[in-house]
Amino acid sequence: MTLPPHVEPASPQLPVVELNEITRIFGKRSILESVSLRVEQGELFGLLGPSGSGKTTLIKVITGIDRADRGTVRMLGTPMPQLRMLQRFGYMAQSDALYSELTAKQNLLFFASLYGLSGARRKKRIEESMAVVDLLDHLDKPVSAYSGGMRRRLSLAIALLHEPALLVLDEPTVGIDPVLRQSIWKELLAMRSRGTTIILTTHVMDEADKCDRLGLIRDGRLTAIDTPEALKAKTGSTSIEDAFIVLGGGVRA
Ligand SMILES: Nc1ncnc2c1ncn2[C@@H]1O[C@H](COP(=O)(O)OP(=O)(O)OP(=O)(O)O)[C@@H](O)[C@H]1O
Repeated sequence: MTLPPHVEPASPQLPVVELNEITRIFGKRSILESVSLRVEQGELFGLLGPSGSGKTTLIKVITGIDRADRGTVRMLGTPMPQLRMLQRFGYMAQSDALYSELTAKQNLLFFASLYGLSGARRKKRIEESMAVVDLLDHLDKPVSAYSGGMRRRLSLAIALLHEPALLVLDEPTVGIDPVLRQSIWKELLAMRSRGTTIILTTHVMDEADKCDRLGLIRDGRLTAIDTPEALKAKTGSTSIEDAFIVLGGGVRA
């Protein structure tokens, strides 16, 4: 596969993300328990699980925002957390990390400088990323005047800004209307076909169906990892929702 110049090929033997026996403890509770996972280059990997099952915690450990109590995390072969890896991945958190008093454009310029973007490429990428989320007409508006959905879209544009090798998205389409959700998914799938690796969490079952593989997480454990088709076949289900209930229910019982 020929990759565009911005997508850095991981060496064939190296996964983009490799988690080995990750445990995260808050207080006396194991929020993540012995989680191991490999995500390969160009994969669209979905994390599914009930509220409070540990998805966001896992994503924070992958990106180095949080630290595991036990186990190791590697991103593109580098042990995490590692400050210099900030430029290699894009992260969209569940709660938006935006400067409300600044305009969208000023927010984008701030993140562009963190990512080392400047000049013509910066201008082009700001326009392209804002076009994906349909916010080009709102570049000069202060974020304080944005709706909740617009903030989500701006957060996504920021995650895409530097065309990272890895995108990590925590519920990227919550609060986004169905038409725009479709066009965002079209863009995510296009990025994947250009070699970008994407890890996302979702509660939306038709989004889960679009993933190459899914990890089902329950009470901090990855209870199943497979393609949507294989998960359905294994559980004799016709939908991911049913497969998820069968697998999740089995664990809780
Ligand atoms: N900093 C923290 N201190 C203590 N407990 C925490 C902390 N962060 C998360 N938790 C707990 O860890 C558990 C998992 O939380 P997490 O946010 O990872 O779940 P989630 O699967 O992303 O949920 P949701 O789908 O609702 O976003 C929850 O019980 C939560 O209360």
